[in-house]
Amino acid sequence: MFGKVGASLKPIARAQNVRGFATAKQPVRVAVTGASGQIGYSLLFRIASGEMLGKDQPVILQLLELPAALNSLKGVSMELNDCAFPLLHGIVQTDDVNKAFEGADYALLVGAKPRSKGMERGDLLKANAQIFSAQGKAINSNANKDVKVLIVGNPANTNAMITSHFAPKISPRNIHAMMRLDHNRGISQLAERTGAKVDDITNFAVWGNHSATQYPDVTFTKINGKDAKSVINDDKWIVENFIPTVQQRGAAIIAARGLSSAASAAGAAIDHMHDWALGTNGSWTSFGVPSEGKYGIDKNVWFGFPVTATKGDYSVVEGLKLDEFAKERLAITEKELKGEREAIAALLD
Ligand SMILES: NC(=O)C1=CN([C@@H]2O[C@H](COP(=O)(O)OP(=O)(O)OC[C@H]3O[C@@H](n4cnc5c(N)ncnc54)[C@H](O)[C@@H]3O)[C@@H](O)[C@H]2O)C=CC1
Ligand SMILES: O=C([O-])CC(=O)C(=O)O
Repeated sequence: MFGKVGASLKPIARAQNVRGFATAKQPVRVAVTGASGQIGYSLLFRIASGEMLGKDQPVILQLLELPAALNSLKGVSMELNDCAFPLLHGIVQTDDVNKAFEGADYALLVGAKPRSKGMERGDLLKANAQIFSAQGKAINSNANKDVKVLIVGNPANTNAMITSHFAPKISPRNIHAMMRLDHNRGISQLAERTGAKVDDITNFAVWGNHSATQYPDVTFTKINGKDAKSVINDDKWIVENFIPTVQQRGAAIIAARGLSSAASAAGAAIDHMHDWALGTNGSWTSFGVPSEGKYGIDKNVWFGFPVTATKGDYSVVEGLKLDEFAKERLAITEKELKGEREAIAALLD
């Protein structure tokens, strides 16, 4: 079934917002899977308001859901229309994976089973792997060849690898796993501990897997221009409190809310796509991207690295001198990713 509200998949000749003002930019197509889930409900309104791609960039939302959730998706789409967002030029609602990715310029792959209490994200591997192989194929056949894809559904790094495997026409550099929630969590913890504002904290990074083995790294971090380690002045707190708090934050949210993080995950997805599309002005952020062997990380795992982004592209920060502690931590999280790759190897044939 292919339902649509106010949108055609044909190119739009002239960008015009719902209030009738012509805008300079043509609309871009943003596909979102799992659109009527928890994260979707926090995400779509922010994309439509221009927070993700800029206040001058019209969008057409192409929303994918399972057949059983199409009615709920209809309700979400009604609400989106009721916001009368000037930048929202149309909504496609569908359970057809090919339609969802048709002509997509951006794709946020959120739809997947979330974990519940007592599970690790890796436990979702087999349950969710099929979804990402099917969606990789559909992206390959239908999306723009320079589509930017963000994998949110867990286990995000290995799902990104699967998606890329099934989308050979798309550069692997255009398929990212979301580490930004971990990055934002780390910055927020540091701000709380030191009394600094989040904007005063720079050069923070989260390495590795979006899992409990990730390495939130303050070695290069500055707080108001000073070395974070000397501002914090408590290495024991960093090792015994800060790192585990960031690593375990997802489980702590599940324990408190009974459901996994949703609004903060949506916020992180907005931040990731925003910075990828519009650039970071030289600041660091953390992207889960295909390893090209930098820092000795095995190629063909999707690994969290410190990056800077310039309009539509990114570079892994190079030349950082890793201490022994960091090397050990990177080896642990790399080993986990290699294990996940091994566990789904049969699917990649
Ligand atoms: N990378 C990250 O930092 C984070 C990732 N997550 C992950 O995001 C995913 C979604 O989480 P929630 O929105 O909370 O879950 P949810 O269960 O509320 O929503 C998931 C939605 O996806 C839909 N869906 C399932 N399979 C689909 C398919 N094949 N195609 C299209 N839609 C499909 C479901 O119908 C549902 O509406 C989970 O895998 C969760 O673990 C959650 C938080 C942070
Ligand atoms: O922990 C989970 O399962 C959801 C998630 O990825 C997070 O909150 O970081």
